[in-house]
Amino acid sequence: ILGGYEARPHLKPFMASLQLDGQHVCGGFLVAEQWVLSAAHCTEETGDKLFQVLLGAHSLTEQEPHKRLYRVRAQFPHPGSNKHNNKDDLLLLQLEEKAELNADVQVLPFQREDRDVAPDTVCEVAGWGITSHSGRRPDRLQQVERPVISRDVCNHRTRHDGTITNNMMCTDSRRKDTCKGDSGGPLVCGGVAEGVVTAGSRVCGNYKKPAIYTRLAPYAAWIDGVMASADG
Ligand SMILES: CC(C)CC(=O)Nc1cccc(-c2cccc(CN)c2)c1
Repeated sequence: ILGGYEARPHLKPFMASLQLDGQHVCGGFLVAEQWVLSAAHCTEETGDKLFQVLLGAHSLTEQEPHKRLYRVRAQFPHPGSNKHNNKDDLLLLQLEEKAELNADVQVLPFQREDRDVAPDTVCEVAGWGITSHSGRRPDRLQQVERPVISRDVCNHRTRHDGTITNNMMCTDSRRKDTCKGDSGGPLVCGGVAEGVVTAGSRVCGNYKKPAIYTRLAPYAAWIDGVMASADG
C-alpha cells in the first residue's frame, strides 16, 4: 500500500496473507470458514506449489494470540484467468481444515447484487504490499481509503484505454494506491467486499493508471459453486 498508514491491529479480521516458504506473496480474505479468496495472478510465480495462509495476523513476524498458519488443501483459479490480461483474476483456496473463528479471524461478506458502486464512494483497501517505490515491505498491515472512479473515466484512452470490463472497477491512484503484494486483498465499501485487488498495469501511485479490482457480484455463482462442489 502506497501513501497509507498502519491499520488498527485486528480490526480487519478477514485479512489473509498468502505465503510461500514463510514469505508474504499476496493478500486475500476469508469468504467462508474453510475458504479464502485471492487473485489468480498470485500463482504466476509459484508454479504448482501451494500457498500457506496466515490468518489472525497484524504483524507478519511477531507472536499474536490468534495468529495461525493454515495449509491449503486445494487452489481453484477461475477458469477464465490467464497471465495475459486481468480477466477473471480470482483464486479460491480451500484450507486443510475450517479456520478457527475468533476476535481476530472472521469471514467478510462479499457483494452479491450486480450493481456498480457509485463513483466518488470512498472504499478502503488493506495489505502487506510494498509501501514505497523502493520496494519496502511492511511488517504490519497497512490500509488506505480510495474513491471509486467511473468505468468511463477509467477506460479513457489516457488511462486504461477501454480494457476495464463490466466485471472490473477502479479507484483513484494519485499517490495513495495498491501495489506489489496487495493483490488478492478486498476492496471494502460500506463493510462489504465489492472487489479484489488485481495488478493491472503493475504501476503504483500514478494517477494515469487507476487501481483495478475484479468486481465480486458477477462471480457469486462461481464462488458458491466451487465451495459447494469441493469435498466438504
Ligand atoms: C506474483 C505477483 C505478486 C507478481 C505481481 O503482481 N507483481 C506486481 C509488480 C508490481 C506492481 C504490482 C501491483 C499489484 C497490485 C496493484 C497494482 C496497481 N496499483 C500493482 C504487482
